[in-house]
Amino acid sequence: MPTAYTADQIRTAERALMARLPDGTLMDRAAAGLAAVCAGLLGKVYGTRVLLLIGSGDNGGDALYAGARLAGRGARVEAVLAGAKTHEAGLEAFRRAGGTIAGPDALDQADLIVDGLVGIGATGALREPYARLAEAANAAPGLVVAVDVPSGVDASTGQVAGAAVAAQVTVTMGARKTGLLVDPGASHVGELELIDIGLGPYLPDPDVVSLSHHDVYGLLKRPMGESDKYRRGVLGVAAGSDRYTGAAVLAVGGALRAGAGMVRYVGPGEPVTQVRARWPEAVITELSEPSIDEVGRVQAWVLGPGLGTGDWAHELAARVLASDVPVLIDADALTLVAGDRALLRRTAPVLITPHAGELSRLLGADRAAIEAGRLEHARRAAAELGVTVLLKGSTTVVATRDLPVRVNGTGTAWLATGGTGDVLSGVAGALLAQGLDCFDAGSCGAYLHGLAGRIAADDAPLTAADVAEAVPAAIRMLRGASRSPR
Ligand SMILES: NC(=O)C1=CN([C@@H]2O[C@H](COP(=O)(O)OP(=O)(O)OC[C@H]3O[C@@H](n4cnc5c(N)ncnc54)[C@H](OP(=O)(O)O)[C@@H]3O)[C@@H](O)[C@H]2O)[C@@H](O)CC1
Ligand SMILES: [K+]
Repeated sequence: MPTAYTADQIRTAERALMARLPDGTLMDRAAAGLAAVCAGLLGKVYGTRVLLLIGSGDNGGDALYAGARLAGRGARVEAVLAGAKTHEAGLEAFRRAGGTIAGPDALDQADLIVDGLVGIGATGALREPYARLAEAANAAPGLVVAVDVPSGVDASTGQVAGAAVAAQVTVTMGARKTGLLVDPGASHVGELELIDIGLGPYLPDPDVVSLSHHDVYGLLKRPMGESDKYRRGVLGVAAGSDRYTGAAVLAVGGALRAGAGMVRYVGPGEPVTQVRARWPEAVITELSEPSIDEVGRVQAWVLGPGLGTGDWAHELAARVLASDVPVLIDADALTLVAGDRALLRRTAPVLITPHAGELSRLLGADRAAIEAGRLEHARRAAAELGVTVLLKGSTTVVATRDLPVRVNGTGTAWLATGGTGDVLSGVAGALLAQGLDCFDAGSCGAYLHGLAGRIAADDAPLTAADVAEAVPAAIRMLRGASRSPR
């Protein structure tokens, strides 16, 4: 399971490791790894032009030592010194190897630009001249390789407070940093290369984790010989209204494609007609009153997509939440809960699946602040509301109390289209009904949904129905990867 750490956690581990090694060993390992990645990108090193952007700390030191190695292999390596001071021993090694000092104009001639401005020691928005250099690097024609962290990205949170390097490749030392996995930071990373400098035994429990194909495949339930539709998990879906019918169709579709043994759909006349026409597999209860008394037993509920926010919807939400099974709360039901927190007073587990706007109503926080600090707000919501939180967005994060947050990187920007959230609620709901806990159902649901989005999009537009359709292919993809040697 890929893990990531805050800057403080990394520094503490580095100190413990450094105390057992001769001075300079770690930086030497870091620089060797960095130079090897750069050489691989350049192909033939001899005769290429490499430009280093050097800040005042050890991040610049890594870049200078790596630059020295590349110069030793025949590259023409220049450095722009941006700080009031420069890593002295690194600069000396760089000069000895034939490296020279240049001005920012040299950026345009470089085949490869190495961003050694700041790493885990940075605080706040990049100051000048760093900010200007970061933007010039992004605009330059050469490949940009970030050392440890793209400068301008907060290593611990992924926040980007001003200008930031947008790298094609980030070479990170010792362990992944949280900010490399969470947007907006994650979208500045490009390909992520991890260099082993021997930090492993000194690392604490991770700050965040991201699941792999293998992890998700291992968490999903597979039907056994004695399985029947009831044992495979019955999901209730309370969604849709006479005004919004599509959400019900999509949520039921997501649930069926994710392997619910049975889906019991409940709703008023219009969505019932649509769901019946699209999904004859669903068992339907048409509601004239907001009640679930006639619905029969389910192992979990999905509550909210397209439900509306009036009194009828409120009463139905109250009935569903009064049940003793796990409930996934999405969309309109999140608005209902934001207006009436008492609805959340229940003993069975709750998984909420808000986007930033919905979470802002639940927390009374600013939407932009949530988008800039996704981890912090997902954690806060999990703690304050006592629920598992799946915060949707360009990186989906899943938070529950006392465990490292799970970060999902499988999504694609093509998923930002109407109705995909309804499909996600069905997929995660089906996993809840199959017996996964809220944390596993949310994180595996997000993973499958993202992968299905990639399969459905294949670099072109998709519809929400395409995503539901592609969920079985996503599950088969996990199986394939799990069988091949890791
Ligand atoms: N320790 C080790 O053995 C190993 C360390 N390793 C490497 O070291 C890196 C950490 O090095 P670090 O701690 O020296 O900090 P680093 O990120 O280079 O810069 C800090 C300096 O930048 C400045 N600055 C701060 N904020 C700023 C801003 N907003 N805008 C502009 N400037 C800003 C501030 O300087 P000041 O302005 O105060 O003079 C501060 O002193 C790490 O990421 C990894 O690459 C690896 O080789 C593995 C072995
Ligand atoms: K950097």
